[in-house]
Amino acid sequence: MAEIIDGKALAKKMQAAMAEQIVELQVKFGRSPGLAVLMVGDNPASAAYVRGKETACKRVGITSFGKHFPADASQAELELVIDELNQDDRVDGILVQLPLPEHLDAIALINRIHPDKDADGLHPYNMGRLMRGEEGLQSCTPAGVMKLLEAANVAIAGKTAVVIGRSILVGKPLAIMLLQANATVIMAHSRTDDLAAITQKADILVAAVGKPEFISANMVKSGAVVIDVGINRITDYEGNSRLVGDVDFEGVKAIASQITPVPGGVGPMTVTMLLHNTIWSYCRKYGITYS
Ligand SMILES: Nc1nc2c(c(=O)[nH]1)N[C@@H](CN(C=O)c1ccc(C(=O)N[C@@H](CCC(=O)O)C(=O)O)cc1)CN2
Repeated sequence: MAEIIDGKALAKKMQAAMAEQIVELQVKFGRSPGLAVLMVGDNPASAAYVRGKETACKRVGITSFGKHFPADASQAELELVIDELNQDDRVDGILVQLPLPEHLDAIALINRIHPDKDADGLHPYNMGRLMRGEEGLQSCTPAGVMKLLEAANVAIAGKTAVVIGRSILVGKPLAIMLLQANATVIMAHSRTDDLAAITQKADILVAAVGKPEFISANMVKSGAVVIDVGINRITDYEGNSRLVGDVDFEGVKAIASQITPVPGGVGPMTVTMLLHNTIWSYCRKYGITYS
């Protein structure tokens, strides 16, 4: 039976340490780190994540400069706000909550954020640095996965890691991070032939597919470490709704060595790494290293 990798507990521990560090930074530099989250429209899941980010900021002492726009906000309006936030010395991190309404160009907005304030680590400059193995702001969910693997003492070097999903938010940056930790990385996706044959090779299996309980026990090697990045809300035949990951947790738990739950696994670490990135940018501004 697999050991549970508890993301909620790790997030709590890391955020407690951040709160203490921010008290010291505030005394030293006379201000707290600041994060601006731009949210467009009323997608209920996005609104909940944004609230979660603001609550976490408050908990650790980061000032929120959140901005909420109507669903019909224009590209030009958002670009103007990003330009202002880029110039605002109180703001160390900026992010655009995804997904955006169809009429908006998310990539253009991300590219507009100053790379030093790119709290999501999605700007091409920071992605390029990651690709080259240079330090910089890193995408929050993959960075959170790496922290979880480290905290769970998972050996990565020399192991076969299979990442299912190729988004810029998770799959691509995570594959690079695992490669830098000396894993042999295989990237699989919706067009991969015989996916089960690939996933069965994984010592470390990361599911970021966006399909509820898609990874079944017969797709997993015995003793594998399984990281579930999926967050899917499903409604059963009685009309009760619940959150599940991309992995059939009960089935896979029986054969994996370690596994992350949903909720309480990767999700809380996404928010924690966002706080980390904001403090990282703040410290960099004052010439100090934050790791
Ligand atoms: N600009 C971004 N947009 C999105 C990102 C992102 O990293 N940057 N990731 C996701 C959403 N997300 C953060 O924005 C996020 C998702 C899930 C969680 C989380 O803590 N989930 C909990 C369960 C929450 C619940 O009950 O609904 C868990 O897994 O335990 C945090 C953040 C897409 N958009």
